[in-house]
Amino acid sequence: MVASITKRDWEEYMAIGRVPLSVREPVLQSWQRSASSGITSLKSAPKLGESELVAHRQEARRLRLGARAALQKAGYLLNHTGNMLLLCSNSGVVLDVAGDEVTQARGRENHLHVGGRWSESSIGTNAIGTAIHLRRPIQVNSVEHYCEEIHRWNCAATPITDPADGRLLGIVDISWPNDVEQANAAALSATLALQIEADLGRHHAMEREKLMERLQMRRRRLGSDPVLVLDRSAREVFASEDFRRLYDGNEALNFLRACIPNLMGQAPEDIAEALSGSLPGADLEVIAEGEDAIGVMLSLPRRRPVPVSHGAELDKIGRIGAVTFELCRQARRLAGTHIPILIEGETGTGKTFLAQAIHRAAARPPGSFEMLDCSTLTTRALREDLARETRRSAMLEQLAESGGALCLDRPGSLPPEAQKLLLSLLEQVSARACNGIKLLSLSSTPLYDAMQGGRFRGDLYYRLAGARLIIPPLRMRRQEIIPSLRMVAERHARTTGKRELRFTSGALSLLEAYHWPGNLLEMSNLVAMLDALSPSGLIDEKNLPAEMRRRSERREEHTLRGSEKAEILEAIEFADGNLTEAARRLGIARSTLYLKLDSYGIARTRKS
Ligand SMILES: Nc1ncnc2c1ncn2[C@@H]1O[C@H](COP(=O)(O)OP(=O)(O)OP(=O)(O)O)[C@@H](O)[C@H]1O
Repeated sequence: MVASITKRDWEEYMAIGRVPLSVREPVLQSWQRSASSGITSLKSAPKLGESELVAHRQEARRLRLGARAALQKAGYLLNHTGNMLLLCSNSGVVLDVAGDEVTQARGRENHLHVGGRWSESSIGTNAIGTAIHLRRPIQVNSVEHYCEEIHRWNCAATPITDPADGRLLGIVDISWPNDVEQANAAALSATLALQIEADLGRHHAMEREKLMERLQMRRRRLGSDPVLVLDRSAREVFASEDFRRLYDGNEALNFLRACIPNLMGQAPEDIAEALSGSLPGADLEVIAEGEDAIGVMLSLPRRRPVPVSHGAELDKIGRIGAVTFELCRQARRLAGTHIPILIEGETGTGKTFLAQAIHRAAARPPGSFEMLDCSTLTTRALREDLARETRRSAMLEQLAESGGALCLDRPGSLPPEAQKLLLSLLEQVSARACNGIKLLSLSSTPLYDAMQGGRFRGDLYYRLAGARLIIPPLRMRRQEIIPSLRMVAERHARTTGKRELRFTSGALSLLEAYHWPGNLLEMSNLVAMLDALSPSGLIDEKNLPAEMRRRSERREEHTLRGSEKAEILEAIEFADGNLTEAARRLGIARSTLYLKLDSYGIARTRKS
C-alpha cells in the first residue's frame, strides 16, 4: 500500500473484497473511479456495431494513416511473440490490431480487438482507458484489471498526442496474456507512440505546405486580398499584414478558430456549412485534400471590376463544347469578311457576347463597337438621321471609316416605316465611307420567318443577314450546361474580384437537368445570386431555387432522351417542318437529325 491512500479508502476497497495487496496508487485511484461508475464484473468490453465502428474509424482516419507504417512494421515483428499491438481512438475504441495472431484470437474473446471499447467507464481499470484518463503511459498487469475476466491480460498503453496542438488523438497499446514473458512492453509502446507522433508531424508539415501552395495559386488568380490561412488545428499558416490589422483581437474570428479543430473530421462541405457566416464580410473556403479538409482560408475581397464589355475571345467561348465550338469556328471565318452577320438565339443565349467576340476577332486593334437597340428607334428620329447631320449619323460615319462595328439589337421590333428608313440610313452611310461598317444584328425570334410572314422587309433582311449564326438554347445542348456554368462562375469571380463558386455533384446534376428558359442570362443571374447569398461559396442542392430542384416532378421531360425528343419536335415546329432549317437551329448536321428522328420514331415526312 502507498502512503497517500487513506484508511477510509482502504476500508472502502476492502468492502469490494477484490483489491490486490500490491496495488499501486494510480491503479487504486482508477479502481475508485471504476467503482463509482457502477461497473460490475464484465467478461468482455462493450463492442461497437458495424456502422458505429465505420463512423469511428472514419473520424480517426488521420490517426490511422499516421500510425499505419508503425503498426505494419511492429505488427510484423511481434508475430509469434505472444504480443499484440492495438491502436485505439481517444475514447478507447480499438481501431486496428496487429501482431501475434494467436494472441489476437484470444483477445477477441474479451473484445480486446477491433470495435471493443476500452474506456475506464466501459470496463473499469485497464491500460488503454486509464492512460486516456491520466494522459500518460501506464502498464496494468493481470489482477490490476478491475474486471476479473480480464485478469488474464497484461497491457502497456501510451497516449498519442497531436503534434500540431497537443490534443489527445488516441492510444497505442501492447497486450499479452499472463502465460507469455514480456519485460519491455512499456518501452515498446512509448517508442511506437513517438514514431506515430513523428509521422503525424511529417503529414502535418506536408499539409501546411499544401495550404501555402493553394494560397499561391489563389493569389496568382485573384491578387493580394487580405487573407488568413489556418491549418486543421486553426493555427496560422499565413496571414497578410492587412488581415492582421483588420482582425486583431476580433471576437468572431476567435470563436471561428475555436470551432475549427472540432469540425475537421467532417466532410469539407459540412465544415463550410457549419462555419458559414461566422466572419461577416469575409469569404471562407475550406481547403481539402481529396475528401479530407486540411485547413481554412479566409479572405476579404477587394472589388476590382473588369469592364463589362470585356467578354471572352472566340477560342475561349468555343471551349465549352462541340456545338459552340462549331459555331465559333464559323464565327471566326466570318469575322475576317465584310459579310453582315445575323445572330439568332433565344433570349440570354449570349448573342451580344458572341457579337463582341466576333468584333474583337475581326480587327486588331478593334475599332469601337456600337450597339443600337432598334426597339428604341422611332420613325421620327430615323428621318432626322437621314435628313441632316445628327449625332447618330456622325457616329455611324465615324464607325464606318474606322472599321468599327455596328450591332443592331432586335431589328425585328421595328415598325415597317422605320425598317425602310433604317435601310436607307445604312446604305447612305456605307456609300459615303470607304471601309464600310461591320454589321452585326441580333434577334431572339427568327427574322426569316418574320420576312416570310411579311412582317420584315426582304431588302433589309438580306442587308443584315449575309450569314446567319444560330445559338441553340442551352437545353438543346445539355452537355454544355456544366462547362457554361463553370465559365460563367469563373467570369463572375474575375469581374467581381471574389472567390469562384464551387458546386456539389448533387447541385450539378440538378442544374444539368434544368431546362434554362433564360439560358446564359438566367445562369449569370443565378451565379450572382448564389455568390451574394453563400458565405462558403460551396453550392449544394438546397441552395438552388425551387424551380431547379423540381426535377423529379417532370422526370420524363428531364431525362436526356425525353428532353432531346421534345427539343427536336420544337425545332421542327419552329422551322415549319423544314428539316434542314431545324438541324441548323439544333446546331447539328442534317444527317444527325435524321438518325435522331429514326431513333425516336418520328416520321421524316417533312419539308427539307
Ligand atoms: N460564353 C459566355 N461565358 C460567360 N458568360 C456569358 C457567355 N455568353 C453570355 N454570357 C453572359 O450571359 C448573359 C447574357 O448574354 P447576352 O447579353 O450576350 O445574351 P443575349 O442573347 O444578347 O440576351 P438578350 O437576347 O436578352 O439580349 C450576360 O450576362 C453575359 O455576360
